[in-house]
Amino acid sequence: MKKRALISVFYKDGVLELAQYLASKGWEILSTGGTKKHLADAGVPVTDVSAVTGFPECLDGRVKTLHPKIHAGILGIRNNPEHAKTMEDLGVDPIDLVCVNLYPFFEKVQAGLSFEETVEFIDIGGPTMLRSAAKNHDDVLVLTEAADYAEVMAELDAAGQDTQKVSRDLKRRLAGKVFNLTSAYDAAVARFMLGEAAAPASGKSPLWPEYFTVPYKKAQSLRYGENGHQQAALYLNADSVGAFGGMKQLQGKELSYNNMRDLDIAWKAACAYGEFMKSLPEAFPAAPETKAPVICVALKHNTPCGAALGKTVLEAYQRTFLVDPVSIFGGIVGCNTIIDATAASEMIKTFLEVVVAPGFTAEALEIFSAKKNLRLVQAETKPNAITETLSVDGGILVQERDNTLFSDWKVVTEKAPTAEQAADMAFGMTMALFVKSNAIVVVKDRVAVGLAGGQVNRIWPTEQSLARAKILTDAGLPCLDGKTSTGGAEVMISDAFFPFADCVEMAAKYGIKAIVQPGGSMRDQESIDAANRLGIAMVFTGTRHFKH
Ligand SMILES: NC(=O)c1ncn([C@@H]2O[C@H](COP(=O)(O)O)[C@@H](O)[C@H]2O)c1NC=O
Repeated sequence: MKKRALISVFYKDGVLELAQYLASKGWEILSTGGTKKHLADAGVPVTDVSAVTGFPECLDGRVKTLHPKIHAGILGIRNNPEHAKTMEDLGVDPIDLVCVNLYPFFEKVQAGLSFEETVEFIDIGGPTMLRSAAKNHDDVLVLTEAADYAEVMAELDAAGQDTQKVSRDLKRRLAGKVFNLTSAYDAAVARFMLGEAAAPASGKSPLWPEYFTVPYKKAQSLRYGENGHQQAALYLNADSVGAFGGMKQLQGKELSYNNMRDLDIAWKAACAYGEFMKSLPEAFPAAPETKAPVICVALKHNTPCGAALGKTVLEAYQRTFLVDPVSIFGGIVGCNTIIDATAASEMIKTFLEVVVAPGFTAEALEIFSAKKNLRLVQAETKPNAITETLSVDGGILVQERDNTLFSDWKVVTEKAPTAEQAADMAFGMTMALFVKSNAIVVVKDRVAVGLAGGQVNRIWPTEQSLARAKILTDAGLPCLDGKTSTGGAEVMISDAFFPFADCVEMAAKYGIKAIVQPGGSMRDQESIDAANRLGIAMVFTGTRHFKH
């Protein structure tokens, strides 16, 4: 009996060559409306699916191939005599190859069409055929993408067009690809229906569905993972564009796994200030710099090693660099503003692995081109994920992103912070979000002059942060008003409450005048009393920011 192939594709690339090949080998080709026209116009003999089903394509294409004559033809097991007899009795001819690519739901759900328009891009008949063929893959070859056409044609040649003789490995691989695709496709549909895919845009909290199915599509293989002996790849959301999906590498060596992790935090940290300043609490003493301030953050091993605000990119970068000229070597710099030539000239003076920013001027690109290996990444999308995930052995933890910086602003001491101190607090708090617990950030004039964390108690990072800040401020800090200040830092931020008064007492020794912390310890009063005794203003925000 003549072999039969059913071809029904949304994207027609490569399909003509496949159809011509099959026709030349004596296959009968069945096809749906648009695909049939595409093939017939090129002179390939094609049978309309409706001629097989005896049923017209109808309901605006919602029903084309959904018919027992099609699905029995695909699903019947050739070596099963009962199946063979049933097929004969029912007048069903076998279908030996199915080639389908689906309506572009991933693309359309991102395009922001209306709900009703998007629903029309949910392919029903295509996945159904693919799943039937994949289930019966011993007898039926199944193709989902043009990249596999050549291999299948070569295998069919080698097998003398007998699909049962095509290697089991290839057949299983192609069948596996089907369920990989249809499960991702259905995950995208489910997220769309449940409103999860739209969550970032809507700002709504995510739902917590029974199954956590997010379609991720392979964006690139990586040379290796965290270390050279670990394989790795980058997968991006297929149904929504997050910060990573909106990044473009403009120059430099290929980004590594570790670069990407740092890049993620550098971009988030650079954008955080602008994001959180919109939600300052009413009790906040004064508006800090909200008019498009430039923020620079330097990062090493996923940990900020410098951060500063400036009026220009050059100023923000220079002040960031100052914080830790040693650690920034081989580090990553994130900036929330387009990088210009003056900043680029400064940045190339040290060895940086990656610079991420919303853009680079032509002159800046020219300057950076002298450093061929330096990776420049243009980030076009602000961080917008509503949830974040972390793998544990055998599962993942899913949580809402830490997006509440100030739930409260309560002065708990006799003294209140000055407007200047409050502005430093706001800046330091956005940076403390990205420092591993226990995080302590010391700030002067919107420069995070002391950044320490990742320690198992709160005393060590307090000591480190204060001591580091002292060295910097003793040397003189270029300030936003253009002057050089030699005074010490006055503001200290803690990501979680102080269990005892010891850190407050230590801060006083270094001249700290204002502390911001969430509060909530059983011994809060000890810290408040110490602050009052030492003339320190203390604010409770009510929100803890552990970063584990
Ligand atoms: N409804 C059906 O029976 C059906 N059968 C196949 N399709 C899809 O129709 C598309 C091809 O249509 P056309 O050949 O008319 O361009 C393919 O993406 C295929 O997955 C269908 N469309 C949607 O479900």
